[in-house]
Amino acid sequence: MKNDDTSPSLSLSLDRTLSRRSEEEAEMASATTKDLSDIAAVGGGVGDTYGEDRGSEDQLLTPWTFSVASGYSLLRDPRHNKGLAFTEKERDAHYLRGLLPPTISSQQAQEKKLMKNLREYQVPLQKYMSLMDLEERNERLFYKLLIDNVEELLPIVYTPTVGEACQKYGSIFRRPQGLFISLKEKGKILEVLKNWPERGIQVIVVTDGERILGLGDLGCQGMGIPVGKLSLYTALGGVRPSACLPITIDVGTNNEQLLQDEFYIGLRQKRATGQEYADFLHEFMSAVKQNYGEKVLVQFEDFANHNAFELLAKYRPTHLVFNDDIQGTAAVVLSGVVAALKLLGGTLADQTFLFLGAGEAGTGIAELIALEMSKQAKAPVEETRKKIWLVDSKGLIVGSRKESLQQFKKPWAHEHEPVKDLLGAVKAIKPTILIGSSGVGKTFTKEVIEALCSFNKKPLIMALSNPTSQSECTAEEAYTWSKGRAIFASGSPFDPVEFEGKVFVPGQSNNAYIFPGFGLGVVMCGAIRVHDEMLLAASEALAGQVTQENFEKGLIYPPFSNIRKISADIAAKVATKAYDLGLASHLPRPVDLVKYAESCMYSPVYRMYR
Ligand SMILES: O=C([O-])CC(=O)C(=O)O
Ligand SMILES: [Mg+2]
Repeated sequence: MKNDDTSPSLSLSLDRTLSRRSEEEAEMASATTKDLSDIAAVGGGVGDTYGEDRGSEDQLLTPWTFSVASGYSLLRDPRHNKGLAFTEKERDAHYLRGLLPPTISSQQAQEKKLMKNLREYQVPLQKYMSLMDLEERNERLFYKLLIDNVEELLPIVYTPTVGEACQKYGSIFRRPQGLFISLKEKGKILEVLKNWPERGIQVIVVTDGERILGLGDLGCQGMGIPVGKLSLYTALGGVRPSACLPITIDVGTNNEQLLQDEFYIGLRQKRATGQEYADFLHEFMSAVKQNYGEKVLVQFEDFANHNAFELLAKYRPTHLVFNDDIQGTAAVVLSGVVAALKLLGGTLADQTFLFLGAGEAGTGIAELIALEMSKQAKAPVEETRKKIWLVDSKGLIVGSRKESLQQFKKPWAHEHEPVKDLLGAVKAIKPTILIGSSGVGKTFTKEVIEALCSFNKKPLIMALSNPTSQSECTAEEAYTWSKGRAIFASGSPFDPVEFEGKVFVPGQSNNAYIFPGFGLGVVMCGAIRVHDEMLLAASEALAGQVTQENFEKGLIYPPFSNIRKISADIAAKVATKAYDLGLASHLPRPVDLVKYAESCMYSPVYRMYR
């Protein structure tokens, strides 16, 4: 997440009648609905793989054929390969004799061997590459490892190592993953989608690489992010790997270093912007709907702020879309704050919030907290917003700056004298909760944390920027400088810290807690639109999973080791909301949605072949 002073407004609203954007949004929605009427109701040709509909007569066809894999090609097919775990009978029936050494191994033994090998690598990027190779060889084994060793492997396939992988993606590139849609494919995006070998796509994660984590513009090399996010969709949320499609839209990059890099894999040109960008994205969104219909979830990931807000506002009336950085992050942070009240004491409305960073994540989280506060305290949202203060690159957002502020920052411009920096703002506002969403590392200094502790017995500090290098402070700094008093959570993972003989376990406030379960919930009930109440349901479900034992250890999030159970619960609550709102198309409504979610979840266990 990153602060960007140039982003337009979009807030998350629980209740549109409460939302500051309701009028603006209604205007925008009606304007865009007209513009989008061509894709609001697509006709023939949707999901028409074999070109059988009248509507696809004029379209170019990819002539897919299907066959049963056996022998050498079975061993080279990652979805079906079991390596040494093929049984004698399977080796006979599938022409594998001689293609494998005589030993027969179990999946457990394979897992044990691979984990041992993996632990021998000292460099996280080597572990990452080794895991990507495994996925290319044997998909089930890859997911078995990930599911059984989630806490150990999450920092490898996901934040922070995935950030480094993106920075070096050109150099470590072996086989392409997902779909690359560049400006060269302009006018042909529907055909490109048809080249993807899987039919039943349920979730697309798409980036244009402009704001990869807090690392900035990585262009086409941002592909590591959709790939990593979708690995989590499967491992943590149980969405089938075959139903997941990572996509990178390449409209160029403004990263000079990459443009000069001999191993760069993307278009060597400056980013397309304005109308050209909007038209290209519109072609993409139209092609997605034409090819996959109404019920494919499109997750926008790591777009720059201005595009992120605009794309979400533009396509939420016509598509099943979700922005992880705005909505996923807001849901996970709200959940952590609600859980932390047990440790802090008091209600949400008793807290005072100070944010460093007023971009996608900052304003998204702030709005969701204000709405939840307004719901709980039965106070108007205009009042509850006054408990929340934001600092941007120019200092505290205050009334006297209002004229020069972008629209989306205006609701946070409360009356106060100007304050030019974070330390000054901490001293002036006296927050109980300090949240970093600036994308700039090392900004929660010793002075800032000591000032925070001078008027709080137990402050809550959330350093959300990713990866680790961009974190506002480390866990060790938070505990040491607060003399063990802070409750700390961060976007990137930190190891437990020992301070004065006591061990402190930091929480990971990362949208990875929310999007896998949220996505499962959406696809399993056949939702056709995302409503903010579904996000609230996900947030509440997560907060409800923090146990007394977790609280006793100072944790405000449950451990990731329970994530599949947590995801099933989130999925059930999200689906419940979708059914209640009349947005779910999977009928009849299952009686027990948790059991239903569990039965829908991907299992990496090897299947027997006849
Ligand atoms: O990917 C992550 O770890 C969280 C996230 O969405 C971001 O920082 O953009
Ligand atoms: Mg992101």
